[in-house]
Amino acid sequence: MSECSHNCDTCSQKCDSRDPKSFLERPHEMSTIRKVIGVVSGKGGVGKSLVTSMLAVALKRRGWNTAILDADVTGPSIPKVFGVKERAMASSMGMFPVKSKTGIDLMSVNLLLEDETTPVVWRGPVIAGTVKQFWTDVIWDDVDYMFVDMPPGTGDVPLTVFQSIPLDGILIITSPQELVSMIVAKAVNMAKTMNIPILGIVENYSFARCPDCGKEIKLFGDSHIEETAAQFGIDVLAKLPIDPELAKACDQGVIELFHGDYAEHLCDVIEEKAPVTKE
Ligand SMILES: Nc1ncnc2c1ncn2[C@@H]1O[C@H](COP(=O)(O)OP(=O)(O)OP(=O)(O)O)[C@@H](O)[C@H]1O
Repeated sequence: MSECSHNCDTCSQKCDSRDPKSFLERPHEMSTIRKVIGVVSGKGGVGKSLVTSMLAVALKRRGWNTAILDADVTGPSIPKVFGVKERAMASSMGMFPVKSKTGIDLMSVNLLLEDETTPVVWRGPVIAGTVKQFWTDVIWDDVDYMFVDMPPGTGDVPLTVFQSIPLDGILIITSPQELVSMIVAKAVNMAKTMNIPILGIVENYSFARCPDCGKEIKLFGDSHIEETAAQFGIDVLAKLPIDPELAKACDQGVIELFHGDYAEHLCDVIEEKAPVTKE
């Protein structure tokens, strides 16, 4: 249209801006992926990979086939958390995820690099292209729940991931010391723009528990997560403590041996809001 006002509310023309082409990519023709949940955060280091890993482990224990697509290409921590060292294999048909000790399918850039300490110094479009390939070129066999460990923030790469992979819902991970309201607002608006349901918010590092008396200590002061969540009409699904055992399990690559129940309510919500039906 030559006279486009860029305001669809005041225009009745049917054009590309009103009916934008879908950027969604098709998964590999041999893949079966039933539900895809994105795990997002406003910034790095808030525990996004940890929550992603705990969810995959907890739902696997409930009998679901789970997988993790590590879309955090410049800060890939999934292989380390699972203690997986082998390289991903490929054939003329496509790439294959690496299985964790309990059978969780994993794909991450660190499973492709010769040396996991090699930094990924790639431009945004190359990073986004890699994530797309993890979706289109990897053969994900019989996955009930796939978790996408999203790149932090709401920049170019997360936007491409949001657009390319058909997410059934997202979980927003925050920490009490973040500028929570603004960060949640950005994530909520991004999800709304893409029409992706928000399953809820998880606050990590909410408190530490005194090892002697069991008292909860709020290291970062009082949390305002409930007010923020109410403001956007979304639920706070969990408040996770700083747990040295959890940190140790991640550092040692044995997250599958950790037996806390932190992810249980999150699993209930995922099973309810993104139910899997097998043929
Ligand atoms: N609740 C917790 N208790 C103890 N340690 C935690 C907790 N949450 C996260 N950690 C530790 O903090 C570090 C950062 O967590 P994680 O890698 O999950 O963050 P992230 O948001 O995915 O970061 P990035 O986006 O930079 O990859 C990890 O070493 C992890 O083991």
